[in-house]
Amino acid sequence: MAENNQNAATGNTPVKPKPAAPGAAKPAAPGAAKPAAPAAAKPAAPVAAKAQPSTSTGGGVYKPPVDRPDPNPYKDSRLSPLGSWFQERFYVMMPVIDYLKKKEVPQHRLSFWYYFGGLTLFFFIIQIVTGLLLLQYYKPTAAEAFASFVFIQQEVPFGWLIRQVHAWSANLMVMMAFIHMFSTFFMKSYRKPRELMWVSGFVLLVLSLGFGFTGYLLPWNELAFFATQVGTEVPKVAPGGAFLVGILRGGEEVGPETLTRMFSLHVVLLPGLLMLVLSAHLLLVQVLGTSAPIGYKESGMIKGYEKFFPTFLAKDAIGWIIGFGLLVYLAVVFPWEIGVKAEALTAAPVGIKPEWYFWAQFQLLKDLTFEGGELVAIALLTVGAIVWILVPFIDRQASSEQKSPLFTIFGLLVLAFLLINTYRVYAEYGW
Ligand code: HEM
Ligand code: HEM
Repeated sequence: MAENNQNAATGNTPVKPKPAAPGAAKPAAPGAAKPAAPAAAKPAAPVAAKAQPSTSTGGGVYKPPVDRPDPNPYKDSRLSPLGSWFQERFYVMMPVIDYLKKKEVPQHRLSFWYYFGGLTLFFFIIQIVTGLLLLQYYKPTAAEAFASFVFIQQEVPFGWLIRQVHAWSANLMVMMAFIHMFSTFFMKSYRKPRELMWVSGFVLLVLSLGFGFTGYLLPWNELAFFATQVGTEVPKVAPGGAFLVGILRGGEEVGPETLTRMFSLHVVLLPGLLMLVLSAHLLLVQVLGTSAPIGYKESGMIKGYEKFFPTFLAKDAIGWIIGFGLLVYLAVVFPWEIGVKAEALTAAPVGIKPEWYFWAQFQLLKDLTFEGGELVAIALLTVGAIVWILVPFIDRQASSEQKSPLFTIFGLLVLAFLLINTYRVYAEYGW
């Protein structure tokens, strides 16, 4: 090492030749190898000398180039002592930080809708924190789950609050994800080059619904038990569906094995997957920046730009504080019920329905009562989801910055289907 530093200081002097390796020592005088070309010797010498140690040392021993420049180009930037301590070690991150400092967000009359991605993220963070706290007391077995759940609600200091916040934040997270999805849809934010933001976002929504579905069973109360029984029955009519249901249930019926499966999905697989996809989603947000609706730039509807760090983020934080206030208010004023412990042999209570975010699909299944109707409903929902996820690739007009009213109408129809069917379930069953 000292040898290399010394060489670096002296410029192009090659590594000290080892007397024991005459074969290696000889080419150490490459200038001498070309005595007949004095004109070329001057510029050629350093190159030859640089390359020599790394390629021609004997015995296969690698010697790095001797005059490497100091790789930290930020050494002299003016920072606090702590800042420069980190900077010296993580200098490779500096271009990224410089890039992020330049990131800007356009301001226009629809800017409000760009806060919903951040709000969804906020409620997900709340879910991680409260979920980890619940895990300290929750016991994922059919014998103990309900008792541990009651214990959290009644005995653990502030356990009730953590549980209520987890249950409410789950609902708010899904609600925000839906608002975020439809707002990005109507502003055509999915258009080129943001196609993968849309696709990764849709995967995030599906994973969030998966969280809701698996979490619902964890308290192991009667309502959740029978709702899971009904919910996991549905895919059976589709080809290969019975196999999938077997994996989800861990057997023929919903039972103790189902709880184990739902638990591991809820606290291991889904968080891992969601964080992976979320990293890609947020990376794209940073790399591609924030879009503006079609035609806004050209018609001068952009009022100006603001820095993402810290201005937009600070405004995001205001949204988070309001969201947190709402969350605590709901958790305290409208607590979710505990219910009664699930017993497999009791008769299913009347009015079993899934969580509200599955109501639209539930209603469609109920509507198609003819022979094979369930299969038709599943096929319709699957085709609908595939078209929805492929919208950025189908909507060519938006990608060439032209308005695409047909897709706006399509989005309105999807929204109407979700809202009307959700309302119909509400009207029939209540909350
Ligand atoms: C890493 C993140 C998470 C962990 C460690 C976690 C952990 C838990 C645990 C231990 C329970 C059982 C205790 C209880 O029932 O109150 C639970 C319940 C639940 N979780 Fe999560 N969770 C996480 C994220 C999420 C997310 C992202 C959602 C939804 C979007 C969600 C939705 C639910 C629901 C709906 C329940 C049932 C709530 C109830 O009725 O009390 N969880 N979670
Ligand atoms: C867990 C769920 C999700 C999280 C945490 C999340 C987070 C974010 C964040 C923080 C942004 C930047 C700020 C903003 O524009 O709101 C963003 C942008 C975006 N998201 Fe999501 N998102 C989620 C789900 C979705 C879904 C379901 C979709 C659509 C199917 C989607 C599509 C997009 C698009 C297209 C953008 C770019 C917006 C633009 O620049 O115009 N995201 N997301």
